[in-house]
Amino acid sequence: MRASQQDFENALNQVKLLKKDPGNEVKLRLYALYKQATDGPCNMPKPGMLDFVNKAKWDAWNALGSLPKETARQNYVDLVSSLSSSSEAPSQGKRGADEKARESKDILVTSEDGITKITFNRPTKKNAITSQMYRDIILALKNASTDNTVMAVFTGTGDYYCSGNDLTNFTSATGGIEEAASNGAVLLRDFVNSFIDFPKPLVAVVNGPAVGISVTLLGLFDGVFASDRATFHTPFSQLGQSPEACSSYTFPKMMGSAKAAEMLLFGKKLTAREAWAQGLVTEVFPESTFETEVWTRLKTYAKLPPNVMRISKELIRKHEKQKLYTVNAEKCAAALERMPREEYAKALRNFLFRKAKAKL
Ligand SMILES: CCCC/C=C/CC(=O)SCCNC(=O)CCNC(=O)[C@H](O)C(C)(C)COP(=O)(O)OP(=O)(O)OC[C@H]1O[C@@H](n2cnc3c(N)ncnc32)[C@H](O)[C@@H]1OP(=O)(O)O
Repeated sequence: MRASQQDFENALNQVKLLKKDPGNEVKLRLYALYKQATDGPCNMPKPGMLDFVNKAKWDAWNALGSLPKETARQNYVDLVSSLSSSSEAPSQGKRGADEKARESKDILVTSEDGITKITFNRPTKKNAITSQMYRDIILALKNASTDNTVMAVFTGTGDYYCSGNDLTNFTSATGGIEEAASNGAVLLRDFVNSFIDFPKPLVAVVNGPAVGISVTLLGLFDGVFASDRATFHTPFSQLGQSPEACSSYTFPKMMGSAKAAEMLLFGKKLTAREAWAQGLVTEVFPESTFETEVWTRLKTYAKLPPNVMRISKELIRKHEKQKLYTVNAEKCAAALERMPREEYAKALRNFLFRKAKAKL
């Protein structure tokens, strides 16, 4: 029996409710079948080589050749039906366990000695931040702002503190680069606002190199303790991006415009001592004693009267909160504008294919 228009519309709704991400290949197949079922054979000009998301979508659609619309509709309905049944298959218990693991795998949150410790825990990828990790951090900060801990501390597992935004975050988007840019901009705005709004002392224990957004965010922290092995790198121009997390405001205020430009425009990587000299880092510790010294210090700070620290932080931040929201919103609008650009795609492509190139 042929799938009716109603079956097709039901499948379109069902796909939005899938519990599990079906993966890029399936998403591309769904996209191609949808286009074939609604528009017929591929009639779009082939996107440029650098526009790899749209190129992948075009390839998938074009590969369907002259498949009739009705067959494409049927195949779409069948595919969604198989996905829905496989995503419903596990028992409630199993699904609950998966969700819990997903929440906590790459961002660890623990509470001890009055401190909420939030750890970037993706060492095989140098702790690069995925979209899910941004969401986990927003939630962790929200919880920590009202629980009974006194401060929140960020650190990283392994040799890196964090290598910044996961550069593959938006390469798998099937809705198009504009949609990915728009979702990314909203996520970025909410993520940075959760740092602007955090009401308790916020400290970074920078155990190793820090890149991109993990550096720019530091301008919103109350304390930055760094190992002498740490470095601070914001290669935005190289990536075809503009600086985020209010750093276009906090960095010049902190280090003066010339030094801020050296980092944010020219992408100069600072050593921990250089970052300390610019006021970005509170104190640098030798790697050999870093963990012991810093955590001893933080546990002492966590014994200070919490309400007084909250009130003092409120006084420090209150007059510039509005400014920070505005700068953050401006940056997110700029990100929306920059992401679909050629320079960004080129930088991304260079990163993604650098290992293949090195082997040539
Ligand atoms: C929605 C919010 C948007 C917010 C925007 C924020 C802007 C930024 O944060 S810009 C900064 C983005 N980060 C980078 O440009 C760093 C990219 N990574 C590197 O340059 C290098 O990987 C490194 C210098 C961090 C480490 O180099 P090293 O040679 O020691 O190790 P690798 O073999 O390169 O890395 C190991 C492993 O980790 C993966 N990886 C590292 N960083 C990232 C990243 N940022 N995004 C995605 N993946 C990353 C790397 O690909 C390797 O993975 P494989 O072993 O699977 O190849």
